[in-house]
Parts: sequence; C-alpha cells; structure tokens
Amino acid sequence: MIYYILANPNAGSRKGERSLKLLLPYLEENGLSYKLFATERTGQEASFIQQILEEKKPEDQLLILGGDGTISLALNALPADFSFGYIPSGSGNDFARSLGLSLDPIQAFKNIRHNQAKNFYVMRYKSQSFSGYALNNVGIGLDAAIVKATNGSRVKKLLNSIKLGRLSYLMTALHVLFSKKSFCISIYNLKDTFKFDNAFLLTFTKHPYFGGGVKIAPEASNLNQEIHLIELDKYSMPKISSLIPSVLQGRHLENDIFHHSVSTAVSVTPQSTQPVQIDGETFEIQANDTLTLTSERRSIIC
Ligand SMILES: Nc1ncnc2c1ncn2[C@@H]1O[C@H](COP(=O)(O)OP(=O)(O)OP(=O)(O)O)[C@@H](O)[C@H]1O
Repeated sequence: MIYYILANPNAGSRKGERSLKLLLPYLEENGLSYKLFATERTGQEASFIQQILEEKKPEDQLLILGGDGTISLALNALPADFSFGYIPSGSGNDFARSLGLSLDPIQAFKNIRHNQAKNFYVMRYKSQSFSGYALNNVGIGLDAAIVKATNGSRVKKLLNSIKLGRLSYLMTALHVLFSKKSFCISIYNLKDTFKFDNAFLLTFTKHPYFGGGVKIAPEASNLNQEIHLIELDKYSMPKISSLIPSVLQGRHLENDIFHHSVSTAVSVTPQSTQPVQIDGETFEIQANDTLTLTSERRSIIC
C-alpha cells in the first residue's frame, strides 16, 4: 500500500513544508511507502491528481496536505465517490476546523491511518461562467471584494514574504469596508423568494467557519445537506463597526439586523456585476446571471 501525497509546501506561510518535514520521516520510520507530488506553483493540483488517479492501485490512499485552497482545488479534480485523507497545513484551516481535524500533522496522519471514511457535504455551484465545488463558503459582495483586492495586491506578496499576510488582509479589508457599494440581489430557495435592495455582505456557508475561525453561521454543519445564508445590508460605518465584536464572538445572529436562512438548494441573481469568492478564489458574476448552489455528498478518511 502506497500513500500518494499531494502537498502544497507553500501553504500557511510554508507550514506545508514544515508538516512534510515531520510526516515524511515518520512514514519512513514506520516502514510506510509514499510517493510525493509537491506543487511548485498554483494550478498544478488538477494535473497531479490526474496522474495519481492513473497510477494508484485500489488499496493505495491519497493524502492531501495544504490549506483550504489546496483541498478545495484537489476536491474539484477528484471523482465524487473517491475518499481521501487530509493533513491541514494552511493559515486559516476553516475546513479542518469544521470537521475537528487535528492540526498536528502526525496526529492527523494517525487518525487517517486508523479510521474509516465518513461522509460530509460540499456545495456544488453553477453559473453561466463558472462552476465547481466549494468546501467552505461562497460570498458575493464584501468578502469577495476583500479577497479580490487582497489576492491582487503587491503589498500582500511583500507582507506574506515577511509573514505578515494577516496584516495585509486587515489593511485591505478596512479599505474595502469603506469603499464597497451595496448591491441589489434576488434569492430563490426551496421555500421562499426574497430580494435584498441594499446588500453588503452575502455569504453562503456549508459549516460555521469563515476567514480563519470566525463563526459566521454557528449552527451550520457539513455533516448535513443544509446551506446557510448570512446577509447584512449596508449601514453607516459606526453601525457596522459596532457589530464586529458580536461577529467575532459568534453571537451576531441574535441580532435581527442579520438575515439568516437555511436551504438545501438556493439560487441568487444580482442586478449588477459582482465579485464572488469561492473558498478564497475570486470569480465574477455578471448582472442578471443566476448562481445556483446545491449540496453534494463526499467522503473523507479522518
Ligand atoms: N509551491 C507553491 N507556491 C506558491 N503557491 C502555491 C504553491 N503550490 C500551490 N500554490 C497555491 O497556493 C494557494 C493557497 O494555498 P492554500 O490555501 O493551501 O494555503 P493558505 O492560503 O496558506 O491556507 P488557508 O487557505 O487555509 O489559509 C493555492 O491557490 C495553491 O494553488
């Protein structure tokens, strides 16, 4: 039996590399065979997965090592009925947190080695211009604008190189918070149709966590099919700032200012072109296009 390892050494400000430096000697000391596929740049995940699927025998196992971006890219390249192990090594690790996975690479591996596959649910998303699977969140509006601005920022690259990636995120978030305009969007789920005329933050999530541990939807779970929608209209900056402590404490949904609804299938149609973030990658939805989200079952060994 061979462990095929798809790893992003760069994940989590090179936490991926540090995890590999612990895991590979552990596998060798325990006489376990492995084959490493380490990405050297973004975009290699799908072709490595293809190569692994062609090479591996039925008894071999796939281990994915990296952050939320790596696991999301790998999942999109895997057949739906394929079980894999995951060794979290990112900076945010929201998906790992949602399933209570160990952040210690050796412990995470021991759990994979000794446990069975268990089902979890992801979101399948589809619009006219993009489609795929999301493990964590799909955001239209504020969070998407922040991710888009941070990913494109030269300051981010500089701050990441000196391990201050979170500072770059915070600086960009503040700038976007002040400059992002509200938008108009219609929502259709299995029970209702409704419209927000002044939407600011609009996020669908498959589990509680968002942005590296913020409990945006405390009751969400990827062990069921429900997709949670959290929406906040645009208010004055002092009012929005006053909501931040309750968001950080996961108590914000006690306040009716937040819309919260749950469905297993939902569609949204914005009236203007908007940025969309899906597990931290950015897309753009055109005005009057419809983005549809449904739940789909996957399985993970953990
Ligand atoms: N060797 C590499 N160098 C730079 N980027 C890489 C490399 N390999 C993969 N990538 C890209 O890095 C991006 C981020 O990876 P990932 O999300 O796993 O780490 P992270 O952002 O540190 O973690 P998290 O999302 O949990 O905060 C992905 O888009 C991936 O394609």
